[in-house]
Amino acid sequence: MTEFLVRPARTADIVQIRDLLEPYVQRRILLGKDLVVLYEATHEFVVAEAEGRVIGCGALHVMWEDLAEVRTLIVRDDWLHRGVGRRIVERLEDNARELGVTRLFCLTFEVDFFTRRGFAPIAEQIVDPDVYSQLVRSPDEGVAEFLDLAHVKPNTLGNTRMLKRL
Ligand SMILES: CC(=O)SCCNC(=O)CCNC(=O)[C@H](O)C(C)(C)COP(=O)(O)OP(=O)(O)OC[C@H]1O[C@@H](n2cnc3c(N)ncnc32)[C@H](O)[C@@H]1OP(=O)(O)O
Repeated sequence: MTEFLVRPARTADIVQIRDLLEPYVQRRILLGKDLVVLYEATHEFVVAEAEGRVIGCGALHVMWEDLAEVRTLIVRDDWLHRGVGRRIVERLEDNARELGVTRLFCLTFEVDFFTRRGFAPIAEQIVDPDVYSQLVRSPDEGVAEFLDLAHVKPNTLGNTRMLKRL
């Protein structure tokens, strides 16, 4: 089987990440992001690479002192079910621990995958009202989804909110 490696993303990977993302944006599975937003988030991404091509990606977005979100996790179709997604999430978890984050959030349709990675569904808000009132000031649409704000509800329909303690 062809080997793959997981490494921090570089700016030269961003167009390939956009190409992985686009079909899932069309199907309303993942949130669309302009290229400039992806470039600005280069340091948040890790990629899986095989034969010089990006075959998977995932990002870690810090939201608060103890809290970050796993986002934009995608594995190319011909590489599914070969452990690539698991390795990307493990790398993002290592990055989170190094940053001092102790809780990881995700919003996903891939509930079984994230359950096997130790995430569990949550119903309630997991930040106290004081932190909530600060997070609400973020212009980031993913943070708005985390807060379950009314203007992003159409994006989150059918998604499950999940959390893992590191
Ligand atoms: C927070 C967010 O970003 S939500 C968005 C999530 N992404 C999407 O919805 C986009 C579409 N989905 C995908 O891209 C993929 O299905 C992902 C990213 C969810 C999962 O990626 P994959 O690389 O297929 O996952 P991975 O292979 O690591 O694990 C899935 C299962 O495949 C099987 N598997 C793992 N390795 C192998 C292998 N070598 N051979 C055969 N099967 C395997 C196992 O059942 C594994 O579960 P396990 O790790 O508990 O054993």
